[in-house]
Amino acid sequence: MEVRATKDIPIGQDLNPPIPPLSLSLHYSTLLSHCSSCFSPLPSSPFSPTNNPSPNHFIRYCSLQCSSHDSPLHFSSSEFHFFHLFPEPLFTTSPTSTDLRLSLRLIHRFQEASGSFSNLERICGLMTNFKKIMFLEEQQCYNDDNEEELSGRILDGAKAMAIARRTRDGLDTNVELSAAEYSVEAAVLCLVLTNSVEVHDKDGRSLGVGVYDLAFSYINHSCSPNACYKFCTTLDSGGELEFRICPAASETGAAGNESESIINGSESCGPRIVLRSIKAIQKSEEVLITYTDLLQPKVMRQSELWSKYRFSCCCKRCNAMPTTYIDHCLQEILSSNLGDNFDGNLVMEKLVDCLDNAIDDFLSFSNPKSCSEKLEILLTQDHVDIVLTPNGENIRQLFRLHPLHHVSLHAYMTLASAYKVVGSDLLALDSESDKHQCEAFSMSRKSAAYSLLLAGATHHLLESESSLIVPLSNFWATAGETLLSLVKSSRWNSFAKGRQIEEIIFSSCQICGKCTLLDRFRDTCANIHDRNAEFAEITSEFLNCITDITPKIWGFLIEEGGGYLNVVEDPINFRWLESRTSSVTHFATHATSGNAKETNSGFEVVQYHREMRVNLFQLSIHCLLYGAFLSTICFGPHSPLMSKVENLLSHEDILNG
Ligand SMILES: C[S@@+](CC[C@H](N)C(=O)[O-])C[C@H]1O[C@@H](n2cnc3c(N)ncnc32)[C@H](O)[C@@H]1O
Repeated sequence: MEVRATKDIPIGQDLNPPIPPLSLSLHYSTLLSHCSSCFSPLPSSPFSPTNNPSPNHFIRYCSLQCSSHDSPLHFSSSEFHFFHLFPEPLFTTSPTSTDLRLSLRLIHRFQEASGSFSNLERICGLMTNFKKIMFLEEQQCYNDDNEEELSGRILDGAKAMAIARRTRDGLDTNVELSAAEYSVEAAVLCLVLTNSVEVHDKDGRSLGVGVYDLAFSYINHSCSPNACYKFCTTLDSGGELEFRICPAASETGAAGNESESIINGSESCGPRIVLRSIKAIQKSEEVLITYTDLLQPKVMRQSELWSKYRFSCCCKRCNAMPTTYIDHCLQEILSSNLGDNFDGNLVMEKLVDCLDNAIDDFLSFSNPKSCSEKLEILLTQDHVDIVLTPNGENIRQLFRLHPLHHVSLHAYMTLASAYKVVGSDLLALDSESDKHQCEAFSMSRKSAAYSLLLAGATHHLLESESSLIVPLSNFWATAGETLLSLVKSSRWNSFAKGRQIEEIIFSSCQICGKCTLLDRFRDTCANIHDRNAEFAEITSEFLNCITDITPKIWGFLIEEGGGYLNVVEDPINFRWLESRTSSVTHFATHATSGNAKETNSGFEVVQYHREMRVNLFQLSIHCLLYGAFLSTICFGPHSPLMSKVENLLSHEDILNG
């Protein structure tokens, strides 16, 4: 099955009225902070399940209404018994215990809806991939240990679910169950793995997982999708939008009668889902979303899609010949002597391991300093690959990451937050110390430089793949926020060299006077209407402005010397890359420009820093406005990102000017 547009749809439109979940389950980490029925944050005195026979309940509700709505399902689906039998998560990898609980809830709903499970490949219309995932049909060429491990975990999980259901029914749980006795549980678990989505709150934090009704669950994947989705509550679900999409039988997918069935009375509680066009979609065209991170190179996307969903993607991006520019860059290696024996995939695995190891230092061991040191080395140094040729000769190959390689992009993202945390840790230690203030300012510059580089690099790739607009809206807004926090630093006064300098009062008239971004933003705040026909126009205005400003501030941002940033001549315009793509030896650092020389007079130094600060301010506001504009396309005018930008701008008194 698939989903097609019922009419021509321009970019940046909602495609459907909010679709309610068929079932939801909170992750273990959010069970005590969010309501298990509607997923909203819990009040200080939350409600327990009604008719709870045990004082040790694992779930909480935000209201009596949510408790009376959801508690019957909690008990009758045997989720309650599952919690008591398995209070700790069973597996650390897929399927998670959250998937098992969601499956138990769904089995109950399916039973109520149809009463039988005659076709384990499609249950109540939803595809399960049961045979493919469980190795019950001839596999293509991918069989490996990981797949066997996955099917083993699914069987273990299904057995645990069956034991919970027997406990609920008062049956003997000490008997050895045959696999056939928990095949329904296994099939529904496969259905969850095939159809579920992570459900996020408005700050992008994952709360749990959910399976949604057919209009959403029939949507296939593409690595060049034309739609994305957002979550909304019953309260902010908007006007009376009709469905602009409808399910259709795919050419290859033989849909049995059962596929027509829809579970009546979907759960009314919990976040609903709305699809949004991120490209213009023609009537009858298939609506496609992405199931994976689009900033990964083809080989990684394909491997993830196979291991999670059991299909090989043949979308136009994956099938393009020659490879698309974006996929070329995401896996490009710079070298002067790569021979035929260079194993790109093996090298990619090694680089990803280095990246993960550095990120682990930051996230698991709270050591952002070590993380940033490792990543600077990963980006800057030559890597060596020793290759054994067929005639027994060892060849030493030197290579470097391309600045648009996917490992580089992830490194920029991590470095932007690692430097930010190092800076705030220093100030938290002693905010009065001059040394700490100076280092914190330097970290703030690096953080701003990396977030600008991430946004600039992704924007460069957007020209080859326009669906990158979804992560890009966030990258530009974050770059704007990081630059603004640098502009607001009190450290600027230290550049006055003993002179008295007046504090700059930033206002809208300092933004630029060349583009219409601010006027358009004010208009978007005032009128809730679609602004997306202006996409090309606004993008070109934005690029014109920032191409002007960036060369004025880049030297200052990277002035602290050393590190990878000195390699990057311009974070927005990547023309400088053309001269460096073939040889590692050309990949030298360039001298920074625009520094205020020590010999300059105090007056010049103050003047220089004053201008720099104004330029940085202008750039930050442009990035914020453009990020907000992109977010209105992807998520509508009331997205959390839009509110965040509005908030930041109103603090600067920008919106009233
Ligand atoms: C959420 S379902 C999508 C609807 C599904 N096609 C159906 O008939 O119900 C996800 C499953 O659809 C199939 N699928 C999705 N996108 C695909 C694609 N681009 N190529 C091949 N199969 C795809 C895979 O089997 C995947 O596990």
